[in-house]
Amino acid sequence: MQQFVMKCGGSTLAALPESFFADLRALQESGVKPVIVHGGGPAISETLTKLGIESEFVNGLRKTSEEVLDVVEMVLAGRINKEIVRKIQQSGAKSIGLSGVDGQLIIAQPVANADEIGFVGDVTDVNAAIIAGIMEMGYIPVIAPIGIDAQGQRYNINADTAAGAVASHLGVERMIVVTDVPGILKTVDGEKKVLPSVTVAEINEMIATGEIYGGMIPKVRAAIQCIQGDVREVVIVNGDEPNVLSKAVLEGGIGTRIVQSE
Ligand SMILES: Nc1ncnc2c1ncn2[C@@H]1O[C@H](COP(=O)(O)OP(=O)(O)O)[C@@H](O)[C@H]1O
Ligand SMILES: CC(=O)N[C@@H](CCC(=O)OP(=O)(O)O)C(=O)O
Repeated sequence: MQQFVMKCGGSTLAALPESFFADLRALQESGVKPVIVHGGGPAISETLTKLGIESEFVNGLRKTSEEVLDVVEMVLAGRINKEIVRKIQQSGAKSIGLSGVDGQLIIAQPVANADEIGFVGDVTDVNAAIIAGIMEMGYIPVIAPIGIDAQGQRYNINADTAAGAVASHLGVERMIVVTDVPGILKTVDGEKKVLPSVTVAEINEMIATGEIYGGMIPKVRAAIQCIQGDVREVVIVNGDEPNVLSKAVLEGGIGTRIVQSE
């Protein structure tokens, strides 16, 4: 049984075509078991602006006060999570949406610089049995990246980080990161090209030179962490490309692959 974790970024969610969900359904029907972890950064920012609440990013992570946390949970676990569940159901597949708070699915602890950025969490544990149970019933789990600790405190978790942790804890073969670029881009002879695969050393060099920046940094960091465990490969792809999921899962040759040893 092949399982994969798919991370859908907020950059691309609204634009994902119906065919993307049809492809997901076809994959599930063929016996593959998908788990979805989603983001929604742009929608959170939009709602915060509407409400007149200021927020800023520190090294790619949103500074999260109690007030911001309410909005993060409302947008991610409410609006975005249910939007994805509805789209999957419209495609004819079955889906259950939940956040990391439900059933204590994602256990988190404050990040090291919590003094500076507030209620932002790192994942310490994932209740894999809940995800397995949902999949056994034939449903595709859709997870919003909110974590909880033993005291009941909620945390805002970067969606790439949460997806990587879920992939690691489930021990899936593959994590697919769906975003708004066709992979990791590198300028070669003045032309931007998608790298078919990258090593950890190349990634570190590209971060150092600034060729990998912003929202790509948490993706590659999560990828590096995953592939140090049981996850065989992480593939970064664009959600716009036709049949991108089945290509990434069954065929290969699409996007950028980050693999265990190369
Ligand atoms: N080397 C790179 N190749 C491709 N994209 C990159 C690279 N470095 C930084 N990026 C940026 O990362 C973005 C994807 O991250 P982000 O906007 O956070 O997406 P998401 O919402 O899907 O998580 C791209 O749109 C691009 O601007
Ligand atoms: C701590 C932190 O930064 N959390 C993110 C969670 C959403 C996210 O990561 O969404 P994307 O995948 O669309 O970027 C945030 O508040 O925006």
